[in-house]
Amino acid sequence: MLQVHNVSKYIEYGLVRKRKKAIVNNTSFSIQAGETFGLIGESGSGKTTLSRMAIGLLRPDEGAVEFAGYDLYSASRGDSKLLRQKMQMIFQHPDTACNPRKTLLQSIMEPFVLHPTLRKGDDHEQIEEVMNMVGLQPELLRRYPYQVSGGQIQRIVLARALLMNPEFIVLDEPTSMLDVSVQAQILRLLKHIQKQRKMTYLFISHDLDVVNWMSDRVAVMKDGEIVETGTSNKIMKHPTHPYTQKLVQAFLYTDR
Ligand SMILES: Nc1ncnc2c1ncn2[C@@H]1O[C@H](COP(=O)(O)OP(=O)(O)OP(=O)(O)O)[C@@H](O)[C@H]1O
Repeated sequence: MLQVHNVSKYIEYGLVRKRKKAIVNNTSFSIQAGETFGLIGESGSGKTTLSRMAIGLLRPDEGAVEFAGYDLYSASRGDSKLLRQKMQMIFQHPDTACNPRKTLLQSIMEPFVLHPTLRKGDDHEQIEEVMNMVGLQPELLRRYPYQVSGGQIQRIVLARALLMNPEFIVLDEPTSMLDVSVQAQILRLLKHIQKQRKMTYLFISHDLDVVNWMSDRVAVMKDGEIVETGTSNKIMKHPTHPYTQKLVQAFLYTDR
């Protein structure tokens, strides 16, 4: 479904003498339809940059990305619009996900403004359906973001993404700002919805436990490169790269 071919992204640094550094370096991976592909690595290893390139939000300096047979960065305007609808991204900060000056109903209606073709009959029926799917009462949408919890906002953000009928969602640390019990509920919900809607996920986290539970396959990132890819089981039980071995050791010996 998704093929990322040898992508790199560079930044310039240095105040006087400008130098160039790769924050993602010649990296490739592919994701099959219906699977959850986990991406793990320490803070700053390039996970978000790589995923933004994978979803068409950030043009790579080198390399290419193919989604459902389309080259993301050379697709026509019409195709790009359709692809943007099929690929959604959910971020880690629930508190900035919705405009604080708008009611949650106004926020959730945004996809209909951006993509009028999504309107299929009654807007409210479609909204009610996705709210039921994420386990929230539609009445909650009358409130403003500060009047609901972080877990509820994250469910609303998911409902808003579902309105677009996506085939592929990048989940960038979607539960890292939530407390542990809410985190478990959201992760279970994500799995349930994936089954119902037959979706594909790219799941980013620095929590090995969470990535392992969510993912079919996992890629380990270090310093802008994927150093190892394998099934969750293989990564946990037989890691081959020294960095993955360190990560798994640290995880096994942490009191939880
Ligand atoms: N626009 C930018 N300009 C300069 N540096 C950047 C930019 N975007 C990212 N970086 C740097 O590139 C590196 C990779 O960032 P990225 O956010 O992709 O890492 P990450 O693995 O997702 O980190 P985290 O887990 O903390 O979110 C970091 O050192 C970051 O500071």
